[in-house]
Amino acid sequence: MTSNETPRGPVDSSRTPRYAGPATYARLPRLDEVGSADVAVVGVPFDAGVSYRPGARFGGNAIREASRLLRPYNPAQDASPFALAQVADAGDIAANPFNINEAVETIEEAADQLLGTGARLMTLGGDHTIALPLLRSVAKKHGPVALLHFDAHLDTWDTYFGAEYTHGTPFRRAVEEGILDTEALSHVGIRGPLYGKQDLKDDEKMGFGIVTSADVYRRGADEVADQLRQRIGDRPLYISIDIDCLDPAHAPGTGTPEAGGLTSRELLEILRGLSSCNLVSADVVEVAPAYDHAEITSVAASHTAYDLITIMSRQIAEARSK
Ligand SMILES: N=C(N)NCCCC(=O)O
Ligand SMILES: [Zn+2]
Ligand SMILES: [Zn+2]
Repeated sequence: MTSNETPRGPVDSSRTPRYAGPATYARLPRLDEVGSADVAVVGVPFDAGVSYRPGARFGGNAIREASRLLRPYNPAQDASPFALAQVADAGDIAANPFNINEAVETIEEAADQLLGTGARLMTLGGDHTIALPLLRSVAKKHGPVALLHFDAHLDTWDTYFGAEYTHGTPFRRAVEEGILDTEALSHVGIRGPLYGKQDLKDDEKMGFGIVTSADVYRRGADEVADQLRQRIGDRPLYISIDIDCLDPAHAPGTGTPEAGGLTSRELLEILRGLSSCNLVSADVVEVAPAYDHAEITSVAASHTAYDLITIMSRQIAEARSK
C-alpha cells in the first residue's frame, strides 16, 4: 500500500452477516485481491512435528472461523488496525506432511517471499516446529531478533527420537544457528513437569529468561510487560505464541496441555503492554480444534492475533507518518 491509498478493510458486517461466506482472517480481503499487504496473515497447516496429540494442522482455519466476530476498532490499543495498514489473508503455505525437512524448507521459502514484498507476517499454525523456518526468514531480513516466547513449554530441547526438527526443539535450533539476539530472549507462561533440572540449566545457558505462569499470577501483567519491554528495548522483536501458554480452561484445544496456565486476559494484557516494541512478525501456534469446545481456544487465538496485528499496524502507520 502506498501512503495515499486507503487500506481495504474487512467485509462490512452490518451489510453481509458475519457468518456468511468463506472465512478469511477477520473477514479481511485475500492478498491476491489487494496485490500487496503491510501485514500478511498466513496459515501453516503443518503438525508432523508433534510429540503428543496431533491436529494443529487444522488450527489456522479454526482461527479464521473464530475471527468472524472481530470488530474493526481495538479499544485496548485505541486503534483501528485494518484502517491503519493494509492487512490481508495470504492463504496457506502448502507444507509436506510426510517430510519434515522439506516442510521446513517450504515454510522458509514462502516466508522469504512474503517478507520480500515488505509485509510483516502474522502466522497461524500449525505446530511449534514452524517457528524455526519463520525465524530463519525474519533473521535474513532483520539480523538476529529478540524473541518473546509464550508457552507452557521451553521448546529448547535437543531432539525427539533423534529428530532435530520437532515442536519441542525450534528455539534450541534457532540459538545454534545464531538467528536470535541472545541478549533478549524470554519465555512467558512456563510451567509443568520437565525431563530434569538440566532442562532449565541448558535453557539459561542459551540466554533465555523465564517468567513462569505463577510469576504472572503473583506480579501481574503490567509489571511483567514492563520487565519484558526493558529487556527487549528497540530491538527487532519476534513474538511466538503457543496457545498452550493459556490454562487448559482457556485453551483446551491443544496438543500438549498443562495445568496452571495463564488466563487469556493475562496474555492479552501483557501483549498490550508491549505495543511500543518493534514487532517485525509473530505467530500463534498449537491450536488443535479437535480437542476444543465452543471455539474457546480458537476465539482466544483469534483475539491474540488481533492484538498482535494491532501492534504491527500502529507501528506501520507511525513509521509512514514520519
Ligand atoms: N511446543 C509444544 N506445544 N509442546 C512441546 C512439548 C514437548 C514434549 O512433548 O516434551
Ligand atoms: Zn507448548
Ligand atoms: Zn511450543
